[in-house]
Amino acid sequence: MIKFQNVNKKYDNGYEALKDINLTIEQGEYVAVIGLSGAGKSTLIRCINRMHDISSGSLMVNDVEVSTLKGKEVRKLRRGIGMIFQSFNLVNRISSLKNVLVSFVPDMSMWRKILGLYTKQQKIEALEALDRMNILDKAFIRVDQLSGGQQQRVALARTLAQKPSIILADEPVASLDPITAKQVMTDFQRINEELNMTIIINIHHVDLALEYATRVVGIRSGEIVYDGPASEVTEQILEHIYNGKLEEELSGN
Ligand SMILES: Nc1ncnc2c1ncn2[C@@H]1O[C@H](COP(=O)(O)OP(=O)(O)OP(=O)(O)O)[C@@H](O)[C@H]1O
Repeated sequence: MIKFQNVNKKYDNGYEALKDINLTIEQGEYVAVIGLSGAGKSTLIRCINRMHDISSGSLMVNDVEVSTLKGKEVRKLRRGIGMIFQSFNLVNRISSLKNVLVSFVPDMSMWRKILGLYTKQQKIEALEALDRMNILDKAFIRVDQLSGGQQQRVALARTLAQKPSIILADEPVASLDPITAKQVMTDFQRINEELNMTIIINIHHVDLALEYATRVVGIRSGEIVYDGPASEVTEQILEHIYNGKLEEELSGN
């Protein structure tokens, strides 16, 4: 469970990016965070794995207070939370399989790390993760030879191999064409349903958010202005979240 209680986030320059956030997300939810550019979506999800520190309030992840964690504890928190980025963050000149194997590096001894010695079990788990993402046939292909959608699947496989309970995705489909974007949203849906993994996606495509996520959190100027089922989001609610600028958002301006 993820629980924000009265969370505020002020950046060093004094900008208040999150204001009094109260939000509880249960294990296994598929949540889309929507709102205008600059509303605070990225800041919200990046506080969950401590990529950003909160300024006040309480943020619990699986019964652990995230804001007080130090060094090693932060690394442990991050092991349990997968992160997916718009740019995939893969190592381009190595194979899909090697990219997935990278997820095991933090748990390996120094000499195994240096020699790149993965165990048989790790190789099996990496191949299984690629198989789960329906991309096993690309295991030995360099990722720079894959399409954007295939690369995002490899990124998802790498995250799955880490066996997280939560996946945070920051604009995961922003650089994909509409059909591939839908496929990737379906992949998230499958992972969510099959593995009961919590998925939290920060997304600009309102239509995809409403079609695939079960819950929508609408942010406007750092405040939650809607939190409810995706099926209950009306045009009026969207206009409120987007501060009357929904048309611009949909036309990509
Ligand atoms: N490091 C920083 N220092 C100061 N202000 C920041 C910093 N990072 C973000 N901000 C500001 O905080 C606000 C929220 O940013 P955030 O990236 O969370 O928005 P967002 O809703 O994800 O936007 P986008 O959809 O464009 O990515 C913005 O006004 C942004 O300019």
